[in-house]
Amino acid sequence: MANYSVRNQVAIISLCSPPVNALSSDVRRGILDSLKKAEQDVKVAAIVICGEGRTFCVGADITEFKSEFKTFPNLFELVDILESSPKPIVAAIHGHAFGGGLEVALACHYRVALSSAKLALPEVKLGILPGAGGTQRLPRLIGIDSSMQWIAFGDEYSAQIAANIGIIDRIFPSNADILESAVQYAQSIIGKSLINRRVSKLPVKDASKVSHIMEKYKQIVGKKSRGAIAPMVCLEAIKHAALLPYVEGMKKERMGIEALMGSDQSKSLIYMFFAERQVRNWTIPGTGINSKNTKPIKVEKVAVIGLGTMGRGIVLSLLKAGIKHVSVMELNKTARENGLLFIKNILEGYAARGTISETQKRSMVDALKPVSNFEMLKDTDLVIEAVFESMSIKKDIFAKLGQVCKPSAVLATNTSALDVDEIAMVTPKPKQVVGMHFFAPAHVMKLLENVRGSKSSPQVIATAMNMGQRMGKVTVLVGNCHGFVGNRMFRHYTVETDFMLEEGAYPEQVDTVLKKFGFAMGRYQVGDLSGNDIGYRMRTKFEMTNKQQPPGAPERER
Ligand SMILES: CC(C)(COP(=O)(O)OP(=O)(O)OC[C@H]1O[C@@H](n2cnc3c(N)ncnc32)[C@H](O)[C@@H]1OP(=O)(O)O)[C@@H](O)C(=O)NCCC(=O)NCCSC(=O)/C=C/CCCCCCCCCCCCC(=O)O
Repeated sequence: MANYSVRNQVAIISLCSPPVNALSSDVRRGILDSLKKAEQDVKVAAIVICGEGRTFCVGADITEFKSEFKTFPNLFELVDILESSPKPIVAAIHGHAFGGGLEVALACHYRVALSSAKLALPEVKLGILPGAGGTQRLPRLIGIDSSMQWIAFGDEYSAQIAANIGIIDRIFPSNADILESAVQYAQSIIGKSLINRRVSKLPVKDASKVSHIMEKYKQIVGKKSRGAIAPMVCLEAIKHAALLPYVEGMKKERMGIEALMGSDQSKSLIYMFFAERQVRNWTIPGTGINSKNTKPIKVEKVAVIGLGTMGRGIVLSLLKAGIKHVSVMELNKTARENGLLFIKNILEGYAARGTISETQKRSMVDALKPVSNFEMLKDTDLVIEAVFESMSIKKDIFAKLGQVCKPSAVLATNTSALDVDEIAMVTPKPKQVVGMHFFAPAHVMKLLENVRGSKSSPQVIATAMNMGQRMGKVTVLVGNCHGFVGNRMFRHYTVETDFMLEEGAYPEQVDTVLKKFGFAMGRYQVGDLSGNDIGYRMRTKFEMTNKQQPPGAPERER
């Protein structure tokens, strides 16, 4: 599905496959048919490829990976056909040019973009490689070093960064009309030679340094992407761009993608991609209430109670989400000072690395509002309690919140296992109470488990879900039960690792094996970070300590 029109000697091929213009077999066919029309029309002197709707193109249609992605024209066939067109083609990028979308753009002779556009080759995050010439064309445009950085990690970059390194030829302001701007640009290049514009024909500038660069990235990938196969295969494919002619390099790229596609790692990552999107569509079982028919409450002012490990991370997540008023309440002076210092240091680090600008950093620091008593929370829209994991302390806090907060305020507890209903019952409006269970470190971990109490209102649930998305979290709605879902799953994992200790392994040995396998942290490191006392208190509550459980009881069975 691609629409075709002609404007002042310029043919316009616009991808039309909402919501993200993924390159399904129909879209690929549409591009090819339109290209033929443009080539045959003597009145057409240049071609623009653009995307209709919110984005240029996010790449191959992942839902077709099982079958149709092989039908003619395959994506790797299409890019070569585009590049060899005798008429100049301009890719007009707004929104995203990701994966196969960027590979299509690389096959065009010119690339222009709105300054707000984002570019990436994120295939590695799906356990594959950019198999439509990305590993061969990108190095010819930006060199081996930058290509390894882009392809082996799959991160997104702004159009400005892409322009600085030579991917984008012209940037337009974010409020410009991308199509109009691209058509004018296309008119300006009519008649110019295409000799240096076919990227597959260009030499790789830093080819002679390939062994050295390869070694550098092998080390980084070995550390950052432990256990993942695709990043290493990506590096190999890019290496071939330096060592082989384009056609031979493409054969190697093809071998790489054939090896990766359908691998267990790729299947799991693709499953995860869709699962992460599916959880946004929450429902309350048996009620007909769901994410589509429930509106969240407007949240501008948020408060976090407690500045320990969890509270600090939650505050940072809120600041990163752009919340302009984050009250922080920590009655212990040392904990308050340490917590605020930690938050400011992390923000400094983000600014030093360029993750946020100095201006953003300043406005985040300004958004932090230390408060010293509950009265000061009376006009807060959402309060997230993140104190010590003790039912009596939490009840005490929620009773106070229930007295001072406005009736519409959402009151959330970050408990990792306690009964959300029991906490809610101490407030005059239990329907305003919900669980928001973050995972440590909360500013890094993407998972947020929102816990639906038996009384939580649909708007309160929608607000917690919406806030999770604003923070960029994979936000999952779960029911209220001991340990919810995350810790119930984690328990089986910890039981097995604890058996290993009983059998004589040291904690660091267990952690080393887990990290080698690919876990970001070992199980015992996680315990140290979250606090081993939490697990101990839970085991005590369930009478699993001090031999109260006789051998053979389910809790002690292997
Ligand atoms: C950041 C995004 C782009 C946008 O994010 P956001 O705005 O939040 O929107 P989302 O909610 O994420 O998305 C909206 C809906 O769109 C769906 N979606 C998104 N991307 C895709 C996609 N690529 N395909 C299909 N559907 C997509 C998403 O699910 C949402 O749907 P819903 O509303 O939930 O229903 C973000 O979307 C994003 O990051 N997207 C993914 C970008 C990406 O990963 N792109 C790369 C894709 S892979 C690729 O491009 C590969 C190219 C090379 C292919 C080479 C083919 C030749 C190989 C031949 C070898 C033969 C081997 C044979 C082996 C064998 O025989 O088995």
